[in-house]
Amino acid sequence: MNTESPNPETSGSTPSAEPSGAAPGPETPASTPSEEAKAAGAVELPFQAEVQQVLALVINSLYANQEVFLRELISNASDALDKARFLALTREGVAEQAGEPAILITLDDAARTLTIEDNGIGMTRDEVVQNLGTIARSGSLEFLKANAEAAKQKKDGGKLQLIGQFGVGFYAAFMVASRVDVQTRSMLPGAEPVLWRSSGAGSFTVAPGDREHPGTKIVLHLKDDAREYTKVWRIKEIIRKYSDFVHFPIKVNDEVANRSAALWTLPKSQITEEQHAEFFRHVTGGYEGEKPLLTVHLSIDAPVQFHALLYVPEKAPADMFHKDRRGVRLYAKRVLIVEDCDKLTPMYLRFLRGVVDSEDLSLNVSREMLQENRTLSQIEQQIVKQVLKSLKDLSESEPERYAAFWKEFGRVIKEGVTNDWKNKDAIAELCRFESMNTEAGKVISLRDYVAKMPEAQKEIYYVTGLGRHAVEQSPHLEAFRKRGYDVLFLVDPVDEWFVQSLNEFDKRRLKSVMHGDVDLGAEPEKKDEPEASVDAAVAAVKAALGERVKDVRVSRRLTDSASCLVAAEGDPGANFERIMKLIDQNTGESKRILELNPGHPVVKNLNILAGREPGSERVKQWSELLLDQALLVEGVVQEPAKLVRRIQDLLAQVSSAAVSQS
Ligand SMILES: Nc1ncnc2c1ncn2[C@@H]1O[C@H](COP(=O)(O)OP(=O)(O)OP(=O)(O)O)[C@@H](O)[C@H]1O
Repeated sequence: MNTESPNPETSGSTPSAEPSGAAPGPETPASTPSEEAKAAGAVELPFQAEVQQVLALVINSLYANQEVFLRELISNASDALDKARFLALTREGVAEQAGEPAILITLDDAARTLTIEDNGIGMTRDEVVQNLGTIARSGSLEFLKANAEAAKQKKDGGKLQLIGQFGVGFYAAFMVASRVDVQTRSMLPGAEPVLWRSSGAGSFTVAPGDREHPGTKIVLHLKDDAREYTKVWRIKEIIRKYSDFVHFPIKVNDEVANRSAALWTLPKSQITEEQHAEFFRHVTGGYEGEKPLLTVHLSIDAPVQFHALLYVPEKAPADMFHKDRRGVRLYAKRVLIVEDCDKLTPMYLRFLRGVVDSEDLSLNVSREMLQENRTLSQIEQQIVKQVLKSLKDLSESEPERYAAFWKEFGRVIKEGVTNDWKNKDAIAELCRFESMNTEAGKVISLRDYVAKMPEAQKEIYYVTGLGRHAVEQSPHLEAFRKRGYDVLFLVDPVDEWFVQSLNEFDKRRLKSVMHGDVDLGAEPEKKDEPEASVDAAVAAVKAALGERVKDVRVSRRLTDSASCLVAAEGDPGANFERIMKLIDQNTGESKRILELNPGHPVVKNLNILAGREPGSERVKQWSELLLDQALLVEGVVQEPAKLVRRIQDLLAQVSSAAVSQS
C-alpha cells in the first residue's frame, strides 16, 4: 500500500514509467535475455538495485515465517478492490468491474501453483513496471537498513529474524515461488492487459497480456519445499490467522474463508487482540509481532455518524516528523477515499494510524474539498476528545505503559498546548516533566506537582534549559530547595513554547525561576533576622558593569551562591535565545539582571569595600567576578582568558594576605 490517493484524478501523482534508482528506463532491455523473456513481445528489464537486494535476502534466507507471503498478497488485493470501488464511483468511462468485488485463491496441487486473483483496479503497463520493479514500500528500505546494521554487528541469525520483522510486500511471493506471473489490466479507459513475469533473479519481463476484465491475477509457481501452500486447509488456516478482517470475501477454491466484515464496524467486544494486532500491521505496514500501544475504537452517531479504529504505535513511525506523513485512512460508506487523510487528526496526534469510516461523507469528495470539509472537522474534534480521554485513562490505569507512551510521543503531544487552545487543558493534563525532586529519567504530571505543593506555595515553578544536568545545579533553585518547593525541569526545546502558551494550570500561574522577581517570603528559620543592606555593593557593581547588564539588584532567590542572572519579566530568556540561535533564528541577546545575594560573605565584604574605596580597581574586579561566576554556572563565558586572569589576580592577593597572616 503506498500513500497515494486511490483517486488518480485527485492524488496529484502520476505513476512514472521510469523505474527509479539504478534501473534504466522501461524500454531499455537488460543485456542478456533470460528464459522469461520468451513470452511474445516481451521486454526484459532489470529490477532496481534495492529490489535486487531485498529479493536476494528473501530468496536466500531460510524464512522462519514464510506463510506471511499470502497476507501480503491479500493485502494488496484488498487495497486494489478499495481503489476500484472509489474509481468506479468517481470517474466516468472506467471499465466495469466484472462481478462482485472478491479475492479468489485457486490451488492446484498437481501443477504446484497458487493463484490469487482480484477484480480490483489493476495496473497499466507503466504502473506494473513502476510498482513491481522498484521499491514502493518504505518497509522494504527499512528492512535493508536493518539488515545492513545486523550484518555490521554480526548478529547470529540476524537475517532470519529480520525478515520476520519486516513485511516486504509483493516481493514476499519469492519466498515460496520460483516464478511469479502477474496478469493484470487496469480499469483506466483504454488500458491494455499486461503480463509481468519474473523468477526473482535480477530481472523481470513485461509483455502484452490476455486478461479480459480489469483486475490482477498472480500465479505463484511454488518451490519444491512450498507444496503445503497448495493445501486448502493450510491456506484457510493462514487466512483466518492474518486476514480474517479483510472486508471483501476471500474465496479458496470457491469457498469463503474469512469473515469479510470491516473490522471497524464490529462491536468492540467481538474483536480479539490478535485481530487488532493484525489490522494494525495492515494499516501501518508495521512489522511482525508489533502491537499497538493503545487502541481507540469509536462508533459515533451524532452530530456526525462515523466509526474510527485508531492505534497508537509503540514506536514513533519513521515518517512522524515528515511533512507528508502517512495519516489515517478515510472511508466513506466502506469505500476508501484517501489513504493518508491528514485532516482527521491534528499535527500533535500525528502518530495515530488507522481507519475512519463515515456514512455522512459523499463519495465524490475530492482531496481539495476535504481541506474545507465541515464533516471532517467535526469528526476530527470527536477523535481528539476521545483520544485525549483514552490517553488520560491509560495514564491512570497503566502508568508504566503511559510512561512508555510519553517517552516516545511526549514531545509531539506538547505541541498541542501551543496550537489547540480548545483542548489545551486536557493536553496539559497529559504532560509529564522531570523536576528537582524526581530522579533523573522519572517524570511527574502537573497535577501531581500541584498536589504536592506546600501550603505556602502559590505558583508552579519551572526552569528551562538544555538538559537536566544544565539546570540541576542552577543557583536559581536555591531558595526553592530550601523551602521544599519543587521546580519543574523544562529541558526540551519545545517546552519554551509550551510555557508561553500555558500560562496556568489548575488556576495556578506557571512561573519561571529565571525570570522577573520572585518573592518567596523570608526563609522559614530566618523569620526574625532582618537582612543588612548591601546598597553600596549594588551601586558599585552597577557602576562597574555599566551597559552589560539591564540592572543589578538584591536577590530573594539565592541562599548559597553570591550572584545569578535573571531575565526581566516578559523578556525571552537565555535558553529561548540559545534555542533560536541553534535553529538559525537569531533573535539577539537581551540584557539580563544581575542579582546579588545579600547574605553572602563576598557581597557583604564588597559592600564594606565599596563604602571605603568606591570605584577602586579591586571593587571593579570583584564586580566583574560576580558577573563571571553567574555566567560560568550557565556554561557560557564569552572571554574565558579574561576570567582566568581575574581569578589569578584575586588568588595572588588572597594568597599574599594568607602568607602575611601566618
Ligand atoms: N493486486 C494488485 N492490484 C493492483 N495493484 C497492485 C496489486 N498488488 C500490488 N499492486 C501495486 O504494487 C505496489 C507495490 O506493492 P507492494 O506490496 O510491494 O507494496 P505496497 O503494497 O505499496 O506496500 P505496503 O504493503 O507497505 O502498503 C502497490 O502499491 C500497488 O500499487
